[in-house]
Amino acid sequence: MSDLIVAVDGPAGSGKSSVSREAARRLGFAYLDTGAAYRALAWHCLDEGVDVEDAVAVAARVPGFDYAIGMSPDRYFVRVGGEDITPDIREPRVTAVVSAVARVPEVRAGLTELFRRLVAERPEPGVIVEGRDITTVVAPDAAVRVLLTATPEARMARRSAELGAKPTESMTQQLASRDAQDLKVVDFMNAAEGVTTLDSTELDFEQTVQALIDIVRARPSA
Ligand SMILES: Nc1ncnc2c1ncn2[C@@H]1O[C@H](COP(=O)(O)OP(=O)(O)O)[C@@H](O)[C@H]1O
Ligand SMILES: Nc1ccn([C@@H]2O[C@H](COP(=O)(O)OP(=O)(O)O)[C@@H](O)[C@H]2O)c(=O)n1
Repeated sequence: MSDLIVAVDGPAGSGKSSVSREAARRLGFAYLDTGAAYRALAWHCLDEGVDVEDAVAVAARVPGFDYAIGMSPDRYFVRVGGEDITPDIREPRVTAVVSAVARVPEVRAGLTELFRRLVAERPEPGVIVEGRDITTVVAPDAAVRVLLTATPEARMARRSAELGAKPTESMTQQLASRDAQDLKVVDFMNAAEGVTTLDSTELDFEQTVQALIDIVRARPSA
């Protein structure tokens, strides 16, 4: 079992997945993208014709949810029922409904349990776990807890660069509205007590990865 858990939270586009993955690769750690599970469950609901606004119907999909995720930084995949849906969970139709699925309490409880089990099973010396509620709910006792932030403008610019486009008004609104919906469930904008804030607004990707690694190496018991 991994001894060292690094919990990373933050808003959409702050760099959680990419920075966590690269830092994990350099540290020889595993990493867990928890947002992928919420996205995969949302994809599954759409696939099965479940009304995502019907919390009871969504909750009923949790117990038999057949989910698998790659946690090696060099082998990332997402599967539901054995089917590889790695690119599908990033589709706009999934992004549009994921917050509705993520606010169902049974979903959060079921996935939190799944994340803890996945982390406990890893043989690597450490695991970086990233999402919205890792520092506060999933792993509040983690040895290292970080809130990765950036201004809305920086986050939007990064997201649109990824898509090879300029930020549009509607993209900016969608990102802001998803953050607003997610914030009703968990606060990932303000660092909880004992959580280190890493503001990446003025840092490039490499500097942000290095800053996260420095925080891990500087942990009190290191
Ligand atoms: N400090 C940074 N400077 C510039 N680009 C970054 C930085 N951190 C991340 N990125 C890029 O921004 C995009 C969004 O990052 P991502 O990891 O998907 O964010 P999140 O998981 O928080 O939504 C990616 O293309 C990533 O490579
Ligand atoms: N720990 C987490 C991670 C994600 N989520 C939900 O899952 C969605 C997708 O997360 P993500 O990390 O893939 O989103 P991006 O920030 O990468 O766009 C978020 O908008 C939240 O609704 C959550 O509720 N709790």
